[in-house]
Amino acid sequence: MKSIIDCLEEGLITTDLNGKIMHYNKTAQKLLGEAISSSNASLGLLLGSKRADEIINIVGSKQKVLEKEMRIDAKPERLHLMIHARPITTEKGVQGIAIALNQFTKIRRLVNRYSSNETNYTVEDILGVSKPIRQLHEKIKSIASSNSTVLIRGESGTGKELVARAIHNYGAWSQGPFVAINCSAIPESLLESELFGYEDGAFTGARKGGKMGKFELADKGTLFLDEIGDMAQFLQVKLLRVLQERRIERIGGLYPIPVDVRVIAATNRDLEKMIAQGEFREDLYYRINVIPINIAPLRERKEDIDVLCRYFIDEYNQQLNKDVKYMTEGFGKKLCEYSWPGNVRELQNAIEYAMNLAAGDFLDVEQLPVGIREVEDEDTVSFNLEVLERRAIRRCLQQYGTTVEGKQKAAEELGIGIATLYRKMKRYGIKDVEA
Ligand SMILES: Nc1ncnc2c1ncn2[C@@H]1O[C@H](COP(=O)(O)OP(=O)(O)OP(=O)(O)O)[C@@H](O)[C@H]1O
Repeated sequence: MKSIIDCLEEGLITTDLNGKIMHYNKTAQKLLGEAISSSNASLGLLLGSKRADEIINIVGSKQKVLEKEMRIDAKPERLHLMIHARPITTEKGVQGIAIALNQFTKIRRLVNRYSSNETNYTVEDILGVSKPIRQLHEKIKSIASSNSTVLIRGESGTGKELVARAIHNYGAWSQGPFVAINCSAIPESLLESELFGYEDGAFTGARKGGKMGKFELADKGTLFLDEIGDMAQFLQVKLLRVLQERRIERIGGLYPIPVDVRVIAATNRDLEKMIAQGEFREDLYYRINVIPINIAPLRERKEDIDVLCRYFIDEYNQQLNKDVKYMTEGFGKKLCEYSWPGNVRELQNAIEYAMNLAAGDFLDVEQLPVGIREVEDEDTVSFNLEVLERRAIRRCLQQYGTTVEGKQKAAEELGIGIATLYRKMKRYGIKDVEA
């Protein structure tokens, strides 16, 4: 029995009713050091008297099990443990206490392995033959092992998250967790506790026992901060401090917790402009922009379209149980003429759409979404002012996108006011989706 218990990865200790150590397995000894084997070893000596009392008090209380997170300055290393303590009961009554010790690093690894349904994207999963993509591959490989902060810039759908995952999986961090958080998708009050966690009773509604934040969850791994441009100013200040000191403080926490995390941030916003307008902190910008990576929009690397299409066709052949083998020349031409404001994500959606409509073993123009199919043929020369105006507006919107910000830029570029742009869009029947 002893050999079996010694094989466990979990530390086990039993004590008498006063907390004196009776038995322990090898893992417990490894965690808590030699002190555990001395003849007067007790919970008080090993964990501190306050924690020992809390555990001993479980006997006589109605509680069946005490579950508690603990940080202990044990030798040889500082420990972060999850402890489960239970009274040992026989027919003669309560005889002692059994305590199980689990290291958080192991728990985190397990959670990460079984909760993530993402495939382990690698550099090879970033498809493309263009020069910008080839350069991107090289850059990822060369920066993957450092712990310097990376800032990935690129329009929506260019693959920023894909690149972040590839960096994580290529480098020294790949054994650790990859934790992603979208700073624009979470209300700012919640984002703070999501990032840094909180202690028991930190605020009304806080979960009993507290909660670990994403920084702690990403310890020894990568934290991906998506849409960092949307982070509230007070959090920007906190983030800067964490990046400088490499320690976090949980909300309501009394002590800092060291974190060893590689941070990769991403945004499609114009941070330089935001700095000029006082919306993004310059100091944080320099701190995160240590390694900048720019992903070119798809319209600037059209030679990638073919490889991407073939890949997506294969994928949807499997998913939709089809057997599409090729794209017609006209289909390929339309894809090249279009300017892909939604980038690779939009291309993927267009192929999914076409694959759903495909009846034979090829994809043709009719199967493309209207907005892409009806891109004006640039070769058709027209001197009609209305045609030219409509074309200019559509081209401009394709360039800048149809977000409010995009429309503002487009209006500026066209030399008209935003209200006029809306009016003209309506007049020419230009809708946001097809712009
Ligand atoms: N070069 C590429 N090769 C293969 N797939 C790609 C490539 N670029 C993007 N994708 C795919 O396009 C989709 C969008 O990518 P991702 O979510 O990484 O973009 P993003 O830039 O983070 O977008 P957003 O800014 O909107 O969050 C994903 O399904 C991704 O796998």
